[in-house]
Amino acid sequence: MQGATDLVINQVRFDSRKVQQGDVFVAVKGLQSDGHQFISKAIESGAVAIVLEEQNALKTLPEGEGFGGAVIIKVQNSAAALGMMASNFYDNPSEKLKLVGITGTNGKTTTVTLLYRLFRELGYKVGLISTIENRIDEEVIPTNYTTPDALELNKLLALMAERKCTHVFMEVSSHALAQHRVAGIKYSGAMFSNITHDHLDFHKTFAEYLKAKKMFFDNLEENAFALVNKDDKNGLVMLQNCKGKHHTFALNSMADFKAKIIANTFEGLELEIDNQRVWFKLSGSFNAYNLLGIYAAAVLLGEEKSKVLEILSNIEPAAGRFDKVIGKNKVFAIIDYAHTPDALKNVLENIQKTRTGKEKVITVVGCGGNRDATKRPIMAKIACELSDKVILTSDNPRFEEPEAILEDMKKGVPQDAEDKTLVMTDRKEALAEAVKMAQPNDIILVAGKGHENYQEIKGIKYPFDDKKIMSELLES
Ligand SMILES: CC(=O)N[C@H]1[C@@H](OP(=O)(O)OP(=O)(O)OC[C@H]2O[C@@H](n3ccc(=O)[nH]c3=O)[C@H](O)[C@@H]2O)O[C@H](CO)[C@@H](O)[C@@H]1O[C@H](C)C(=O)N[C@@H](C)C(=O)N[C@H](CCC(=O)O)C(=O)O
Ligand SMILES: Nc1ncnc2c1ncn2[C@@H]1O[C@H](COP(=O)(O)OP(=O)(O)OP(=O)(O)O)[C@@H](O)[C@H]1O
Ligand SMILES: N[C@H](CCC[C@H](N)C(=O)O)C(=O)O
Ligand SMILES: [Mg+2]
Repeated sequence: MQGATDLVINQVRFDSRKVQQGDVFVAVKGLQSDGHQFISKAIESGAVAIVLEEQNALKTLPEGEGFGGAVIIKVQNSAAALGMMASNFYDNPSEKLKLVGITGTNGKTTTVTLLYRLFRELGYKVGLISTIENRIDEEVIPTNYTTPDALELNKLLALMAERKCTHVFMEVSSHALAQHRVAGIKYSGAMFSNITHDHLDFHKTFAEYLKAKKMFFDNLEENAFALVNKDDKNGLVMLQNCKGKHHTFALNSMADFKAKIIANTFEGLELEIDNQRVWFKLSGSFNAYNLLGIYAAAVLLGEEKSKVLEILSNIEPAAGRFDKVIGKNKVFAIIDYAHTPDALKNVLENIQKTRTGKEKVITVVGCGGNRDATKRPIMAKIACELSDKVILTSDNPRFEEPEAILEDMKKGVPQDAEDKTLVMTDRKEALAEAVKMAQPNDIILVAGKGHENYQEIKGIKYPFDDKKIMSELLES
């Protein structure tokens, strides 16, 4: 440390380009660059304090002026310090709310969206932080992230508290955990849905990915609930050394909250929960887990069981999750955000289970660029194994060449599936081709982009909406 800490600061910043007179700049190491390189830039722009983890970075600063008079604070981990500073700067908003977070590879958006809708129906003012959008009760705030950065997150929570929200449901991504975006946040409850293959580009190994998810539970306080899916083999791992109150849910093993699938159709699920049989508007056994987790969280938050089930049974799925479009000629399209091997397998198995048997299943799927490349051949293989026809196409190519992504996917196409597989780079053309192929009653699964209303190519988001395009194609 160098200089006095009883200093009035204007804003906390971790991007030198945003620093203004009187701000504190936190130098965070990133993947593309290192915030420590921008300390002199931050001081030039008026930073009065610098938080850093690499003292050596100061050596590159111009001598003589005592770092422009800025106070220097060395910490062990700048990203974690940023999280705690952001919480303090906004007066610890998470402590003023009942904040429940969920982590897991799949099911987070579904869970928080339904919890948000359920608690609004129960009469509360509710906040939502999700991949699709953030909400302060009915006000929609667009987002580019599943979990916002520490400053955005605390700013949003502070607004929610100010507007008298009582409950907030948020997704906690593994990126956010690894980058300490949620350091300093106090939760009333933490949930774990599942962990399967994804994001190995970022975490490198499955063990590291698991460790990131576990951080959420390791940092939980005693009075918070820790609710995990016990049927996932890593569910109980989350609870190891977790100080929170342990609770489990499961379909196939002993657990505190249990459900049984009575029926699973295209339209929805009938479940038996706590001796009550209830129909829900979500289809697929994976959604039985989401619904049970939602029910358990609501009960742990003190809500009445039968009221919760009654309301939950009328709630619609989140946008782009098993979202159905039925065409004039009775062709069914299902728009689904399945962008991992497990999600794609689950959705296709659900289609296989609930179909009558005569119709064809046509799958249109792509994989995102600048994301885990190892999932590409696996997803192509799953699509081929569980569909009658497959069209491999682009998702969000980002900064990669779409053809290179498709080459990776093609490696997973089994030899005996080559004849039924087409490769079409242009996603719109791929969708049109699927519609052209389909006969009445056939099912087209459009996987990967769900609710997204853009296609991201070389840094630009072009308008693109799977559901809108399919609706138009099926009507024409
Ligand atoms: C992989 C990832 O998470 N990257 C995030 C990360 O970027 P980065 O590590 O590359 O940062 P960097 O560009 O190297 O910069 C390092 C530091 O220097 C600072 N800097 C940089 C340049 C400069 O001139 N001055 C300056 O101070 C930056 O502000 C930053 O603090 O930090 C950036 C700033 O916070 C984020 O915008 C960026 O998100 C990128 C855009 C992203 O796409 N993230 C995705 C993968 C993501 O987070 N997804 C998860 C959901 C995933 C899932 O579960 O499905 C999410 O929660 O949304
Ligand atoms: N509990 C579940 N288990 C496995 N697959 C699921 C589950 N819930 C949903 N899915 C599948 O995963 C897809 C994504 O679901 P959802 O958006 O709820 O997950 P998410 O965890 O929020 O994903 P992201 O990490 O991208 O934010 C769905 O479209 C569906 O195909
Ligand atoms: N939150 C996920 C979303 C993936 C969605 C898919 N459409 C893609 O672009 O890969 C991610 O950032 O990896
Ligand atoms: Mg999500």
